[in-house]
Amino acid sequence: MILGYFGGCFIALVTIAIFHFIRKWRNPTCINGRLPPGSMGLPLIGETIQFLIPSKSMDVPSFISKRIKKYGPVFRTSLVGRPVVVSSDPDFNHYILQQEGRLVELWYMDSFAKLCGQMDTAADGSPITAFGLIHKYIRNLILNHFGPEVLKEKLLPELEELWVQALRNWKACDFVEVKQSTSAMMFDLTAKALFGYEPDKSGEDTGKNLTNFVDGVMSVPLNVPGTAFHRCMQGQKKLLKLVNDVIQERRAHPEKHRGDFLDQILDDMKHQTFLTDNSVPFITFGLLLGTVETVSSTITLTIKLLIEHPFVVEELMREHEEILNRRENREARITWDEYKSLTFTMQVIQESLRLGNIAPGILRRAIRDIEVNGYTIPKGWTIFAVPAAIHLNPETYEDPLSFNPWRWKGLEFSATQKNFVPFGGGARQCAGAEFSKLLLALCIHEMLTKYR
Ligand code: HEM
Repeated sequence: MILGYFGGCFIALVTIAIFHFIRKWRNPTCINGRLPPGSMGLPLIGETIQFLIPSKSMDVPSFISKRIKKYGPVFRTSLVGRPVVVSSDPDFNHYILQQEGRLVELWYMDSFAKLCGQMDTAADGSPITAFGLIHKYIRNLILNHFGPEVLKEKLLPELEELWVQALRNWKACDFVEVKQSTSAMMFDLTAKALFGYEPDKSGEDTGKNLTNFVDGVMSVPLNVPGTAFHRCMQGQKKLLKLVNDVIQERRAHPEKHRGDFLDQILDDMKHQTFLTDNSVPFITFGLLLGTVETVSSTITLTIKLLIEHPFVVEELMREHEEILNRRENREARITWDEYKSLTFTMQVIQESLRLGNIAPGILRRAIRDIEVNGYTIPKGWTIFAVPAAIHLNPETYEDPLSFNPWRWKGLEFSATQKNFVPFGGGARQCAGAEFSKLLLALCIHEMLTKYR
């Protein structure tokens, strides 16, 4: 009888606690103001499932567009167990990207950060995160090896040669193949530029390992053979081993100093404590990831758009033909001045970047309470700035889903800064932006001048 009484009380208490938890979850409070409107979804998983439903269209994902319609450009939600404010407000996003270290810090979801080694520790035991020293170091390293000066003085002919070879081996017949071939090409190209990787030496498709990794990152984290997550982990393991092997080989033969990206890291390991045997393969891997998937997706989309818009190809052909006509030797390699004169090609690239929205979101964590449109984003919340909502806003871009490179005619980058953010902005603006644009322009140049 007494047991039954206590059992009943216990069940009642648990039920009250659960209801209390659900009520608190659905109605989070903000001490210093009002939270942006929105819904926190189900307890713990929030609105993650709706968010992850893939979209086959180039339009703003329906998860975002439906909520913008309902709540306005800034709304709250909960994703992978974190409270998040999603913003499609260009002014607010621009402001946030300028506030690195003051109001916000870089933060990618914990699971992704772990997969990329962001949570590693330095030799002295301090955490290596992308927030501190390592950020400045990698940024400078990339600019030293892939920045505008190096592109102009050294990389232009090398990259063109890589495209010549890559396109020769290209047997694409549909867009899945185009994507796979461009990923493989980009992998070989970037891995060669970063650490002198020679594709012939390895019997396996290393680019595929990277694709497996990317495909599995957002999957259910179930490490069981046959699942996307398992393939993702296997891909990551193989790539880390590949980089590790190159590091060991370089250490065994210091006389073969090439002066490339990896050689510089190996030199810097002597005095930078955050560069360890553990962190260096992750850094190299992270760069491969950031480079290969972004550029190959943009190239695939560009080719698709060009096939669908033959009149754009005609205009491009005129521009590239003019360059060949001005040369004494039509077969000569493209020069820096010729590249810089490709105005219509650049418009095509800008338009592809606008429609491609390769970065689905730019993530930051509020390190202070932040005011926006009369609401408050509490300290600790994640901010998810959505480039697609900015790039496809009909108030900024007329007929936003149409591929119209002419819309960029005569527009200075500074005039469109807030409304064109494929490479992010502020202190963390993509360090590979110039490199990517050059790669795209060279791909277009090679295809238009050597192929039909
Ligand atoms: C079409 C190609 C690319 C796109 C669309 C792209 C996009 C982006 C975006 C949106 C960011 C900002 C992320 C943030 O603020 O959280 C970023 C950062 C970065 N990207 Fe790219 N990227 C591309 C290619 C590349 C390439 C080829 C490289 C390397 C050569 C590269 C290296 C970096 C680095 C190092 C950062 C971090 C910069 C920092 O934190 O200071 N990216 N990229």
